[in-house]
Amino acid sequence: MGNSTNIFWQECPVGKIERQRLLNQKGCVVWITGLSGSGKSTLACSVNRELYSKGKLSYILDGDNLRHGLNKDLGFKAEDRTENIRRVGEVAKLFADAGLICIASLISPYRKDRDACRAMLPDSNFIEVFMNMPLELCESRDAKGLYKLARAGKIKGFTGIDDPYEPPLSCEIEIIQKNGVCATPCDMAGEVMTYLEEKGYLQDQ
Ligand SMILES: Nc1ncnc2c1ncn2[C@@H]1O[C@H](COP(=O)(O)OS(=O)(=O)O)[C@@H](OP(=O)(O)O)[C@H]1O
Ligand SMILES: Nc1ncnc2c1ncn2[C@@H]1O[C@H](COP(=O)(O)OP(=O)(O)O)[C@@H](O)[C@H]1O
Repeated sequence: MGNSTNIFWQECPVGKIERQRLLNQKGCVVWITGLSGSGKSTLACSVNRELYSKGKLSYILDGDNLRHGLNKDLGFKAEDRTENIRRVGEVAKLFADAGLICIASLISPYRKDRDACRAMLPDSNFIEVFMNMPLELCESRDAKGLYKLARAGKIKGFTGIDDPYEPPLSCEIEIIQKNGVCATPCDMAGEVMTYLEEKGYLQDQ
């Protein structure tokens, strides 16, 4: 329960249906989860670009970026990560209600937090994408040098090293390596685009 009392929901004359018609698309949340270095941001940017080229409006909520502003008061303790995901879930819900395809890209390591975001979205408009990449691959990429610091004990509580990551039990899309090879960003984005097309998110409403 929240702390506000005596509050009332304000209805507006122009709703989600009208906004979706204006944009010729269906608002939803594409939630990309996975280890640091698994390719979340790369996939988010690739899908964003593909959608743009098809005249569809999307917006990326990237964990790293949001921690510079909205979530700059949060760290990486379990309760901070939970609050981080809750806030981003609420923002993503607003973007989806605005009619946009909102792409959230966060480690979001705890299943219950991701499931809570899913529960916020009506009509199963929550598309969970699991970047199922081996820790060894993520660590070998180490684009920001954080795994090296975590292995040296200079960062405590780093996901995958000394903090947990709980993979989804069931998700809409799972990106995996095939024969030990990772798909190109373009091919990964293609998997998401196909899903969005097949489920009618890119059709005129
Ligand atoms: N302790 C620890 N554990 C994991 N990640 C860490 C940590 N400290 C800093 N970073 C950097 O923060 C980025 C993850 O932020 P998120 O908001 O996505 O994390 S979370 O969803 O709240 O777990 C993550 O970015 P990505 O590499 O893009 O995933 C890291 O660059
Ligand atoms: N499909 C891919 N193939 C090759 N390299 C990739 C792929 N996806 C991501 N990368 C590279 O891996 C590194 C981490 O990717 P990034 O998208 O930043 O991951 P995350 O957002 O999960 O931390 C980057 O250097 C990126 O260029």
